Amino acid sequence: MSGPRPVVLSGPSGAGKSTLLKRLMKDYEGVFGFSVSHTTRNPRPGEEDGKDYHFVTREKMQEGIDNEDFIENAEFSGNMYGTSKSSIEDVQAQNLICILDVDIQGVKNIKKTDLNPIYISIQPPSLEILEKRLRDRQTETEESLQKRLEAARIDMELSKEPGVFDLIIINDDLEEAYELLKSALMEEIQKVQDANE
Ligand SMILES: Nc1ncnc2c1ncn2[C@@H]1O[C@H](COP(=O)(O)OP(=O)(O)OP(=O)(O)O)[C@@H](O)[C@H]1O
Ligand SMILES: Nc1nc2c(ncn2[C@@H]2O[C@H](COP(=O)(O)O)[C@@H](O)[C@H]2O)c(=O)[nH]1
Repeated sequence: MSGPRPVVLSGPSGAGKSTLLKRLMKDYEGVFGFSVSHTTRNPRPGEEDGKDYHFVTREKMQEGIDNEDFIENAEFSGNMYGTSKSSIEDVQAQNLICILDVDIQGVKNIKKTDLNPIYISIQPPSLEILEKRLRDRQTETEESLQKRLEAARIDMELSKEPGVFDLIIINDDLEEAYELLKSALMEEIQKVQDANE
């Protein structure tokens, strides 16, 4: 039997991907597994190595890329990010729905692989609201914030191209966005729950 389809969650930094994802994983314990990416950025307060990301140096990351350890990698806001093959395999080996949180470059590159995920984009209601959310989050320097807003403009344009995403959710009201995300994934959630009965 083939396992559940993976899910790619994308969308501008600050749109609310992690917020929605954390809630989903809490509400459906034992159903989802997060594909832990590698990054060269510094950890934020509260982030754990191996749980939120594998925090690595540029040298280490480049070594992994050269060894073909990654299914995709990208430069985002001055740092390297990538999804290792093993991060996906670890989740799929447990028959869980593998969730990947990647930027739009990651989406384009994953489309060239045979992963066959469900592609969902989480979008902010506007660039102005996105900026406010990012500022309020207090995780970025002014320079990094400006880079993320520039990347967001590109993301918001590219995401509109037909066929890139299976679903685009505008995260205005969090409850509504969460309900939409949950319903989009219910068929896969059910598969995992049925297999565990
Ligand atoms: N619907 C919402 N209304 C108001 N604030 C929200 C909403 N959704 C998320 N937020 C807040 O916006 C901020 C950014 O959300 P979050 O960190 O989940 O974004 P993200 O897409 O995961 O960003 P990144 O890609 O940088 O990790 C957080 O402080 C979060 O609490
Ligand atoms: N292409 C990839 N993009 C990734 C990966 N892991 C995270 N991301 C994206 O980077 C930005 C910034 O994330 P942050 O944690 O520094 O705020 C965001 O859009 C993520 O979706 C990855 O492995 N590959």
